Parts: sequence; structure tokens; C-alpha cells
Amino acid sequence: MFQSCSVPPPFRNGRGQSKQERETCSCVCERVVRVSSYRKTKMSTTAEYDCIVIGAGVQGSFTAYQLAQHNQRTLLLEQFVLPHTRGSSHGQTRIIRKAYDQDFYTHMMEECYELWAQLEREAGVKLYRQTGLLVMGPENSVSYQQYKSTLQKNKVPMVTLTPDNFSQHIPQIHLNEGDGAVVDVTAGVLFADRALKTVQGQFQKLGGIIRDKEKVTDIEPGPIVTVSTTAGVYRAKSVVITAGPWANRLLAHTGLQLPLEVVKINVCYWKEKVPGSHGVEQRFPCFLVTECEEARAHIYGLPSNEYPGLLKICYHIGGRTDPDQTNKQRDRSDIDILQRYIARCLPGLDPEPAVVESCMYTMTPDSDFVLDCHPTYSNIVIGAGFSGHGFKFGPIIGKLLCELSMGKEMGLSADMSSETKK
Ligand SMILES: Cc1cc2nc3c(=O)[nH]c(=O)nc-3n(C[C@H](O)[C@H](O)[C@H](O)COP(=O)(O)OP(=O)(O)OC[C@H]3O[C@@H](n4cnc5c(N)ncnc54)[C@H](O)[C@@H]3O)c2cc1C
Ligand SMILES: O=C(O)[C@@H]1CCCCN1
Repeated sequence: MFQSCSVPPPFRNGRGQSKQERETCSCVCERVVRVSSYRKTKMSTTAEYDCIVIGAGVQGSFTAYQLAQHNQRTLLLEQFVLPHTRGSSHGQTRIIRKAYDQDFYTHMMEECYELWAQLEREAGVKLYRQTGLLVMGPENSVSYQQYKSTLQKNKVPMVTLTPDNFSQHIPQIHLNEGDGAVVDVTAGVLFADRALKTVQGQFQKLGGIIRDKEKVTDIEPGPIVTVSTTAGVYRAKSVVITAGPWANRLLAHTGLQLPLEVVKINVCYWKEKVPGSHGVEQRFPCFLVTECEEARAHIYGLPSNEYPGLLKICYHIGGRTDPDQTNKQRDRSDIDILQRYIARCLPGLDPEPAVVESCMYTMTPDSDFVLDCHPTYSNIVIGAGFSGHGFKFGPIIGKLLCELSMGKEMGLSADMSSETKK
């Protein structure tokens, strides 16, 4: 079906197409070709930058870093003073895993782990701690089986726990009757704040420029794109928009709106009754519950780390919010769900959250990412809709957006391109 196309389905999203339309169209590739031929003929010399990246969250920061590695004169613009806690990339931890319910994410993570390790080596900083990820869900459910079979098919190191040996390995969690449990051994915790600081620092070391506290107020498309901010006007041959929950506000300047929904997630921390009992040292893993009697979406957790004695456990659904007025969104139904789940399945925790912070997801209708050139202006590239699971992919998203903005076809492994030909 995708004979001439090396872009897999998750990147062909966001323009209101049905899945079937997306799977049969080759517009992304055509646009990529158009950008590159356009550049050869019409490149102007008046641009101050090769590329301006708007938004210094995880995706914009990795994109800027990749561009600088490709010797592109790059400006990274951020509306708030860095570091900040107003978008989606703040906080000290994120889960990294190969366990997914669709193969292409697992394939992307194969390369992405390598890129995270490269950054660690290059900067001399530790960004990842392996803990494993325990996936639990009704043994006979579609969702749980998809996770399990993706791990098996892709030969990801894994351990299957049985109801009999589960409590020997993970005594802190009560496994529901009828639930299966598998551990993705490769998974763990990314030190998120540290990762962001590191990649921004490496970008600057390569000569990249970051201007924070500069909100982009206008984008004027053209062969050279003009970007106005609260402090100045800049020109570049291409622009990458990685504005997280604000993506549609920026895209409005270009006449485009994507089907994105911004939701507020209550980031809840739960106190251990016995300090230290759910730490990495006790081999307590990250975990993900695909479904359970309390919840129709995932519940997920990480071992105590950033706040001693407190575990981060969240629900994967939140209430719709305005990114500039998150305080107006006070829905706590997710916290009720978590309280009931914790009281039943994690008896070693106080079922009352000790700390509640907030963070935003930018959801697409199918939770897949939008990585594409603008349909009208091919030198404007969009990375949006990371749907609450994009942090771990930061290095590979940066690589793909960099390639798109340089007019290259997305560099996917042979494995992933063959998947698109099914
Ligand atoms: C509670 C929670 C838990 C999560 N857990 C995981 C996990 O375990 N694993 C995982 O892989 N992912 C996880 N994620 C998802 C991941 O964190 C996000 O997908 C990712 O951070 C999105 O990054 P981003 O760069 O797209 O957005 P953001 O981080 O929001 O960055 C966008 C940036 O653009 C800036 N900006 C916007 N408008 C303008 C403008 N006009 N001018 C200048 N700058 C502008 C913003 O200020 C912001 O800094 C989680 C997310 C949340 C909220
Ligand atoms: O991306 C992740 O790994 C987590 C777990 C599940 C939902 C939220 N994000």
C-alpha cells in the first residue's frame, strides 16, 4: 500500500483524515520532495537563521539540538523563562519503555534508547535508570494481550509473572484476580528536568541560540519565514512549531488548526506507610495498569525518586483545559479513581495524595503524534499532539523534525519502512 512511501502511519495524522484515508495517501512524501526541490532553486540569502524552533519543551529542544548538529544556524524561542513548569515537559521523571500496544512505537524506541545513551555519553550525565515496567491487565483483554504480544514479537527482554509467583517478586502490589502481568525489563525512569537542561546545554555548546521569555506573536509564511516575538523579529529558511499545548494558537497564524485537545493531568504523589518500601532499591518497578474495575484508561506509576517516600501515580485521563488558565480546571475525578485503586491494590500507600502538581497532555483523536510539514507552507514543520507519551521519544522526534525541516525524507530504519508497505 505504501510502496513509494517511507513514512509510517503515526506521522500521517492530524488533518482530519480517517485512518483509511491516511493509510492510502502519500501526501507527506510528496511534500517532502517539494520542499527539497524548492530549496535548491529558490533559497534566499537574507535569512538570519536556517531554522527557528518555537517552543523549548522536550521536542523543540531535541529538534534544535539535531539542527545544530547538522550545522544549521538555529534559534530556539521560548515564551517563558527557562526552566518552567507551565507546559508538558517539566518534572523530574518520565517512564521510558519499549512495551507498547503497537509495534511501530517499540521499533522507534529501539533507536531512541541508542540516542538517549549517546546524549548521556556526550554530555557525561546520567539520564536514565533501569527499573523495568510492570504491565498488568485482564489476561484476556485485547489491550493487555497487545502489550504482551508486542514485547514477544519484538524480542524485548521480558519476564512473565504468574499469579503464584507475583507476590514473591512484587509484594507491594495486589494483582487482581484474572489479571496477567509482564515486565518489560528494558524500561525505567528518565530524569526529565535533567534531560531538558542537558539537551539545551549541548545545543548551546554547538553554537545554537536560545531566547527565553520571548513569546512568538506572529508567523508570516513565505520562502523566508518571518517570526515576530514580544522582543524582536527574526527570519529563517524554515520554522519548526513544537509549542505543546499552545500548538493551535501558533498554527492559527498559518491558517491551520489541528484536532488537538489539551487536558490537565493531576500529578499525584502518594506517601509510603513504611519509608523506602517502594523505592528502586527495593526493586519496585514502574508500572502500568491497562484497565481495572476503577478505571477505563491507564493508571501508571513510578518508584519513589524525586520526593523521598512519595510515589508518582497518575490517571491517563484529565479534564479539558486552557493552557493559560489551568487553575480554572479543578476536576478531581481522576484523583477519586486513583484513591480507590490505591486503597485496593497498593496497601502500603496512604490512599490520600500527599502532593498534587499539574501537567498538560495535548491529545490527538487516536493518541498518535503529528509530525509533518504544513499542508500549504512546506518550510513550516509541525511536531504536536504527543498525547501524554512523547517524552521518551524526544531524541528521535528531534531527528525526524530536523530532517523534515531540512527537506529530507524522514530517516526510518529498514524495519519501519517495510512496516509501511504492508
Ligand atoms: C503528567 C504527565 C506524565 C507524563 N508521563 C510521560 C511518561 O512517563 N513518558 C513519556 O514518554 N511521556 C510522558 N508524558 C508526555 C510528555 O511529557 C510530553 O509528551 C512531552 O513533554 C511534550 O513535549 P512538547 O515539547 O511537545 O511540549 P511542551 O513541553 O509543552 O513544550 C512546548 C513549549 O512551547 C512553548 N511555547 C508555546 N507557545 C509559545 C509561543 N507562542 N512562543 C514561544 N514559546 C511557546 C511553551 O512554553 C513550552 O515550553 C507525560 C506528560 C504528563 C503531563
Ligand atoms: O508514556 C508513558 O510511558 C506514560 C505511561 C502511560 C501513560 C502516560 N505516559
